[in-house]
Amino acid sequence: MIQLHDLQFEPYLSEKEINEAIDKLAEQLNRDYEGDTPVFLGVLNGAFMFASEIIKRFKGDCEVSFVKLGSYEGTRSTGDVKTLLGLNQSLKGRRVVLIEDIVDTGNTLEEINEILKKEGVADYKVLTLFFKPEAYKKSIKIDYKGMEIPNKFIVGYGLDYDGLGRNLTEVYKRKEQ
Ligand SMILES: O=P(O)(O)OC[C@H]1O[C@H](OP(=O)(O)OP(=O)(O)O)[C@H](O)[C@@H]1O
Ligand SMILES: Nc1nc2[nH]cnc2c(=O)[nH]1
Repeated sequence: MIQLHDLQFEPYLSEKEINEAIDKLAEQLNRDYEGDTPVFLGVLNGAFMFASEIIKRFKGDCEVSFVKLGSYEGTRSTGDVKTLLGLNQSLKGRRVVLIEDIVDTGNTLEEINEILKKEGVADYKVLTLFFKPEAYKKSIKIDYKGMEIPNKFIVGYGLDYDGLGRNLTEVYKRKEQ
């Protein structure tokens, strides 16, 4: 059990389980992007750890870029996704792989979708380490999913609770009251 601010969290996914999921995703990406030079576009802050691990496993040429969006306060989505740092390179004609740590309601994804539509990308795919099917309310296709998880608030592996927990190498879920 760990405590972050006022909440307690219990162990949920081990580093081994997470790494196995990332290895599988990397195999698919290496197969699907063989001979291409994709742009990996990470969504800060949460995706920094997953982005690093997946990009290390990519065998071909690639470029790496980041945007920063945020909508969570405490353990809930405000529904208002703010773009805190936008794109700093043109993605026109490029194959883009969006890297998310988690897709929950899909609000963030929808916002990024709008940004990318204006860019004239050749194609783009969505890659996420964690996906909450019960919470997802949008129709945008999630192309690569590491793990489907229940609709519980998790921390670790890049994900935070009010700023804490991003450095944890395992994932914890909020303890039921
Ligand atoms: O599908 P959604 O309900 O939009 O949730 C997913 C988003 O929530 C988290 O970001 P957050 O807004 O917490 O910002 P952070 O990455 O800086 O922690 C996470 O990194 C995703 O980007
Ligand atoms: N830390 C954290 N951030 C999120 N953003 C969307 N869902 C989650 C979650 O379960 N945990």
